[in-house]
Amino acid sequence: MDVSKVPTTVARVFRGTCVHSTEQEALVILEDALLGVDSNGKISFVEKGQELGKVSTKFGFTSRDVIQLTPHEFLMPGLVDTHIHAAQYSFAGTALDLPLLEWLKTYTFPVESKFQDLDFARMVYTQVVKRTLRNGTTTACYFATIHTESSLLLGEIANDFGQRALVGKVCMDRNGAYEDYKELGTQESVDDTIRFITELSKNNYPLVKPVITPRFAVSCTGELLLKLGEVAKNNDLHIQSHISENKDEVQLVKEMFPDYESYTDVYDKHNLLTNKTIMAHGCYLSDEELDIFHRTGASLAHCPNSNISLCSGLLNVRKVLSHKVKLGLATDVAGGYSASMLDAVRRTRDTSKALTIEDATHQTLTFEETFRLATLGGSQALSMDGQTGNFEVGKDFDALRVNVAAPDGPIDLVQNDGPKVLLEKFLNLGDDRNILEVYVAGQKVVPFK
Ligand SMILES: Nc1nc2[nH]cnc2c(=O)[nH]1
Ligand SMILES: [Zn+2]
Repeated sequence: MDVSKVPTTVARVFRGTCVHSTEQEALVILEDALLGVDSNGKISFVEKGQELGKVSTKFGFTSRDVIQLTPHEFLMPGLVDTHIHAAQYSFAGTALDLPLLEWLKTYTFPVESKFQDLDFARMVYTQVVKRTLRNGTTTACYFATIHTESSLLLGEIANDFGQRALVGKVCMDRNGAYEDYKELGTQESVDDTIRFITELSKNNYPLVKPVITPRFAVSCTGELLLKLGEVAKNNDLHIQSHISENKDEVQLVKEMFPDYESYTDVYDKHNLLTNKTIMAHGCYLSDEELDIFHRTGASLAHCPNSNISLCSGLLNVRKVLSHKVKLGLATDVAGGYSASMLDAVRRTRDTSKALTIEDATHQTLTFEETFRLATLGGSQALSMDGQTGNFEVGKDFDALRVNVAAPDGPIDLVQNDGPKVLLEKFLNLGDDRNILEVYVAGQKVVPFK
């Protein structure tokens, strides 16, 4: 029997304000909506509240089953963090005084080396999964470390807490900056990657998948890049890495790969740019490079906190979007000091405003556009928009139940604000105290069980 044809029952029905984005509209506000979630965690209907009688008959529920949202509450799609280093959560909020290459050598590589210790890894990975979920990250695209066992553990922990996740075992077959943190050789890196994807896939976690993860061109030989491209292709897997984050790094890649047109060309010629590729940063990409992203369907993870904290650069999101390149937002912990995607939303607007200060003709991103980038945009960047990103019927119900007036929360309301103002206040002033519940694929994952 085809399981997809089995009739499903309605598991939850919400009534109240729902906000989300579509391709056409950055912000769609549905007031007094009825949103139904089926027993497979998928959105089965989005209708008007006044149609309750008809809808309840059609879908077989009673008005007693309806969860009524209060006037200061709304449902919004879950936040998508398109680039976060789970291991670096252990030093988030510190070590922000050096530029990228020195920062990696001084702080990051020594910390990542500690993740062969599974007890330490379990502690940090549990913290980061819980912290991000509590802050509304329903989907996270994680870098782990070079260690296969602890990378598998990160997948297990994300699955246990019900987070949708891509998990990458980091590949590095060279590291001139810090010789103690790299894999034994090219073949070892490839073999461990294959073992990682085989073991992770064996668990059949419904929401956790492996992602091929060459750290960046600087820490990989051409041979490794090529082999990883092949592994990704043979297994139809996502790919993630870093690109064009900082000027010294761009120069170093030029010196290490002198026969290539550009940083993007290095990845492209090694078959690492596909429509399941997500590259972090991209601050210094030329128009020609962005055209390659468009042609290949590869996307960018915008990491504004990290770009500012490490003084890397200011990504012009407008320019990226004008090249029709998919783009999502990211925390990039711990180059970015906050694990909350609400911070990424705010830093995205700050960066856009800084660009407007530099050039008055620059069109600042609106809060509605930024909201879309944090939700639907992220799901598109990860090529997951068939399953998540907004409240389209048939997608998985990945959502936040937000109360802007949460008692003891950070927001004071003084008048009867409409839903658009409530969303704007939440995005600019809110925190996890406003996030009453988090759902991933229909399962309530916050509050924790
Ligand atoms: N921000 C950031 N950039 C990188 N480039 C290579 N590795 C890293 C990393 O861990 N963080
Ligand atoms: Zn990163």
